[in-house]
Amino acid sequence: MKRNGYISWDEYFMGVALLAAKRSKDPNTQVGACIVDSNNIILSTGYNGFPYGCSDDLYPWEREGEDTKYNYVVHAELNAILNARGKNLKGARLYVDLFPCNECAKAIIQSGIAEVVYLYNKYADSEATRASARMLQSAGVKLRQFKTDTETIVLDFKANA
Ligand SMILES: O=c1[nH]c(=O)n([C@H]2C[C@H](O)[C@@H](COP(=O)(O)O)O2)cc1CO
Ligand SMILES: [Zn+2]
Repeated sequence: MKRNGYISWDEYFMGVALLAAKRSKDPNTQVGACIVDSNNIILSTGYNGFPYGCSDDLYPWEREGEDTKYNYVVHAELNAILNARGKNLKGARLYVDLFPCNECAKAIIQSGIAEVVYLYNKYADSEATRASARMLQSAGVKLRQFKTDTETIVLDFKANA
């Protein structure tokens, strides 16, 4: 008989998104994304970070001041789309922990992604989030908040040692 306690597809892919977010160097908000096809095969992942060649130690991670991270950072969702390297994303699902901004929504729509699953929406009141939701809805992209009874998934590197 099969074992109990295995994770769902949704938990698996949101888990991958959260794991990707752990690669982020952003001291304030770490975002991760995972794109999967209709067969539940992972097509790409991404997290928020500076473009290739733009050093995390030389570019600013500050939120305020003369020069901020906002000028340079590539969002997790866009990175995941670009990391797919031109693969066909039509009908794919995108898992992301933070609700996508309006710029990512444009890329999501244009790449043919059919559904966005997000975990939380901490900037729900912002103009960018409202514009994003509006465009996603107009384009017919399904939008769903991730729900689960599983609070944590533990990864134990020492489990088989
Ligand atoms: O959809 C998003 N995806 C994404 O990767 N980000 C990134 C950009 C920044 O590095 C960080 C947001 O920073 P902050 O919360 O400090 O404003 O998250 C931000 C958004 C915007 O909501
Ligand atoms: Zn974005």
